[in-house]
Formats: sequence, structure tokens, C-alpha cells
Amino acid sequence: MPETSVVSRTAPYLESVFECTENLYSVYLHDEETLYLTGTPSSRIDGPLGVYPGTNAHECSLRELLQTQVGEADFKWQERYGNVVHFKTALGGDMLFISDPKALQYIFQTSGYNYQKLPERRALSRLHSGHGLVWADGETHKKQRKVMLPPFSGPESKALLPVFNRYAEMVTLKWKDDLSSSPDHSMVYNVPAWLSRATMDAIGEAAFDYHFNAMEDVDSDIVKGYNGLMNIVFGSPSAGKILVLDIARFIPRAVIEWLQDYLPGKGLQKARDSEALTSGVARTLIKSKSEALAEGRRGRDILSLLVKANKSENEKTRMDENEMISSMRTILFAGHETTSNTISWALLELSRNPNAQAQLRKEIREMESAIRARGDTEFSATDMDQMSYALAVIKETLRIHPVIHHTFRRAMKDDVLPLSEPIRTKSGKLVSEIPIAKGTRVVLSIAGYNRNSELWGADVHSFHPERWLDGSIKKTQTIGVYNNLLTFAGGIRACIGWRFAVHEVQAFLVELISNFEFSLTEDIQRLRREPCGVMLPTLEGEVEKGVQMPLKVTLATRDE
Ligand code: HEM
Repeated sequence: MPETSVVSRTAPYLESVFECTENLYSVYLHDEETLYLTGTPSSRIDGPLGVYPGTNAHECSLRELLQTQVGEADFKWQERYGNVVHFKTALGGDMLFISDPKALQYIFQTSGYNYQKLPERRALSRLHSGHGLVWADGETHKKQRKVMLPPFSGPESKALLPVFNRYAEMVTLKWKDDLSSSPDHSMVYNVPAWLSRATMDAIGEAAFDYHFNAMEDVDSDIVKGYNGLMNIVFGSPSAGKILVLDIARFIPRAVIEWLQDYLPGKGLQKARDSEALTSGVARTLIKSKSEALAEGRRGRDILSLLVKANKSENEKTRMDENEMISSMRTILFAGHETTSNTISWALLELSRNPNAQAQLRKEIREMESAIRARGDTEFSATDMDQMSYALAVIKETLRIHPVIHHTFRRAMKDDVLPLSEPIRTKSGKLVSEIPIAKGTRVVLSIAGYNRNSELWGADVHSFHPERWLDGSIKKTQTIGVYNNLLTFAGGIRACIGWRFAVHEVQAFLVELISNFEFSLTEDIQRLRREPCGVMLPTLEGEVEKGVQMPLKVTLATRDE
């Protein structure tokens, strides 16, 4: 057997051995971490910040954080203990909950690559998008991100607006059809289910120049592949699953991946089916885009730009076929449910706040008149940029409903974490920075930061778009890529699709509010903010039915 083949066959096992050693080392470090965090005499900080101890392995605080509705634990801990909280995980390990702006800025940006994703969380991302950018870390992440950034630049994202407008109009046409045949000209729609299919089609065309046909054909393979993926695979975990997740950090990556590929189970099977389906489509599309590029045909969709950007890299910095397939799966996954659910949460808030809905419609009507007056029919990107109230509604929705509400990291070296606000340790001492031991795991609370009353105002839990217009927002650390919100994260791993997402959300909101009036149904009283990787709306008592946000829809009047 040639030597290279022996090397390539043994490499994954060697990697596992290294990883296993690293994990054992972190078990060893664990005691030291505890010393740092719990304030025994030798600790560098003299006490936990707000200790929130679990009662036992099954009643631990990680469980509270992961099993309650989105933000519930975050907001409670923030109020009770502040923006840095030490808590226990399933196996009695330690974690820090962080919503302090300066500490978040440091972890996301200043010391970004010293805080890597948790291996057990990366294993979860592999289930939905393979070895792509959301999964990657270190040098692999740098390489993939460099290739993936250019197709998501400002001008490229703006150029996609007509695509988003077109799919938003398709929803309008379908709903108007239904309303005209309904006796009282009103319908109750499960809004996110419709928007999920519409944004699937929009991302199909915008990102891949491909027609998934999800709006027309609810039984299409791609719809079935994704339907329920989030709540079945990533829905609120049982105590057993949390324990497995906590144990998973001690298991080598190759073993975890093998188990994910071969273990029976409804969730794993769903993820495997979705993987087979999306990878098949991805392979075909990448091949056709590469052929088009070789023949000198230039596509404007994101995948064509990605294939082109990858080709211009040298051998070492180029993504291989597996990475390209994973990249396409990543775009589809990261860019689909995130936007459709953000639009749904915006429509919910506009139903709860009829004045805000009327104000937004007024702005839309004024812009429609201006567009007609210049002889156009469609909103341009410049028109959209000028709609200050629409943008305020979008920012406020992103603030109060960040669909990705947590992200997890571990310190790759001993470090010192700066804080915006000093915290009082167990012994009563005020400290404005805390030492972090290598291996310390942290949960970065996007939901918590977005509701920090020091930054956003005293009415931080209310939907109040006006805060974005009256200059009341306080400027502190620069963290988030969009208006300093953390909804798209920040720093070296900030969302690459944030501009794409904002244009898409605005196109759908403007179209839908222009045409329809949204109001609450009785069922909305049972609405839950379900943590499923992405925050999904479900109804109390019917969580197993998956995504539900029933809103009443009627035609909007034109003479307001
Ligand atoms: C409202 C919509 C969206 C929200 C709230 C959102 C939020 C986020 C957040 C919080 C992260 C960081 C996750 C972490 O570090 O653990 C992220 C990363 C990412 N997002 Fe988005 N996203 C949205 C839309 C999109 C869209 C439309 C795309 C692409 C079409 C996209 C592609 C990505 C990718 C590839 C990453 C990984 C970046 C990296 O690790 O370097 N996202 N997103």
C-alpha cells in the first residue's frame, strides 16, 4: 500500500487521539477552572459572580437555560445576578453566561479566534450544514470565510431586492385569491409556514438561480426535507439530551460523527434525509455553475459568485468539493428559517401594536405615491433605505426577537475578560475584569445583550420602534454588525448574510403591510418562543405540531 494512503487512512484516527487527549486535558483543567470561578482561596477571582447552582445533574441550570422559552432564563438571570453569571452544567461543570457589552465585544472581536465554538455544538451544526462555515473553526474557518464573504457584499445583496420583491408578491397574489373567495374576506394563516416556503424560493433564486418551487408544491422534496427539521432535530432538548450533549465534549469528533451517521433515531434520520437531499442538489448545481464559468457565462447568483471566488484562490486556500457542498447547505440553512421567522415575529408585533402597523402603512403609501409619480412600479433599494419607520420596525424586531439567541464558545488559552460594569464577587469585592482559564465554556447571550436596559432604555421588554428615531439609544461598545444589535453576532464570526437578510425582511414587510391588515387571533395567547437552534413560534399544548403563529389577515384599505 502506498505511504500516502496509510497516512490518509490513519489521519482521522490520529486526529481523534489528539482530540481525545485535548478533551482529557480539559477534564484535568476543569478543577482549575472551578478554582478560577468559584472563589476558593487560590482562585484569581474571589468568588462567583452570581452563583446559580444546579440542584443536581438533572435539575441543573444549563437545563433551565436550554429548556425554557427563549430569553426566559437570560432575562431572569440578568435581573437577579447581572450580565455575567456563573452556572452549572449537566455534569456539574462550570459555564459563564455573558451579556456584558465589553466582554462580548472582546470575545466576538478583539480575541475572536481565542474563543472557539464548542465541539459538541459544532457536531450539531454538522447535522444541518455539514463541514461549512457555521461548523468550521480556526484556519479552516478563515479560509472558508475569505471565499464566502465577497458574494454577500453590499452591492451584491442590494442587487437581489427584485428577487425578494417578486416572491413577496407571490404571497400577496395567493392570499388575495383566498380572501376574495372567503365569505367575510378574512383568513387565518399560519404565517411562518407560508413565509418559510416563500423565503425558500427566494433564497433558491437569489443564492443559486434555482427554482425550488416550494410555494407551488408543498410536497416538493426540498420542502419535505426541511419541514420540521428545526423542531424535530434541534427542538428544546430533554434532560437526557442535555446530559448527552455535556458528555459529548469528552468524545472524539470522529466517533461523534460516526454515531450521527449511523445511530437510529427520528431526529438523526431526519437530518440524514435532509443532508442527502440538499447535498444532491448542491453537487448538481456546483457542477453546472463551474461549467458555466469555464464557458465564460457569468451568473449573478451567490453560488456562481462563490464558485468564481473559489476558482481564483490558489490550491492551498481553495475550498474542496465537500466544503463547497457544505457551503451551499450552510447558505440554504442559515439563510432560510432565520429570515422567514424574523418576518413572522415582525408581523406578530405589528398585530399587537396596531398604531405601529398604521404608521408603517402610512410611510409605505407615501413612498408608493412617490414611486408612481416618477413613473415606476417597484420599490428600489434607495426607496427602501429612505423608509425610516420601516427600518425602525425591522431593527426593533431584530432587537426583541433575535432568532438566534445564544452562541457558545470555549477559551483556547488563559485570558482576562474586560467588563463594561464592575461586578461584585462573593466576598463583596468589585472587579472590572475577570480571569478566564483555558477551557472555560461561555454562553454568549444575544437575547440578553439586546435587552440590556443600560443600552436600549428602561422599556427594554416593549416593542417600541420609536426608540430608533428619537435618539434615546445609548452608544457604547461597537459589537454588532447591524446598528450595534447582536442579532447577527459580531466580529470574526458575524453573520455574512445580514445585508441579504435585512433587504429580504424589508421587501416582504413592505409588500405584506401594503396589501394586508394583520391582527391577533385567540390562539396567540398560547404563543411560545421555542428554542430550536432558530427561535420558532409554537403554541402551548400543541408544541409537537411544530411551527404555529396564526394571524388574522384582511385586505388593507388604500385610502388611509
Ligand atoms: C434574520 C436573519 C438572520 C439572523 C438573525 C442571523 C444570525 C446569525 C448569527 C447570530 C450568526 C453567528 C452564529 C454564531 O457565531 O454562532 C450567524 C452566522 C452566519 N450566518 Fe446568519 N443570520 C441571518 C440570516 C442569514 C442569511 C440570509 C445568510 C445567508 C444567506 C446567513 C448566513 C450565515 C453564515 C454563513 C454564518 C456563519 C458565519 C461564520 O461563522 O463565520 N445568515 N447568523
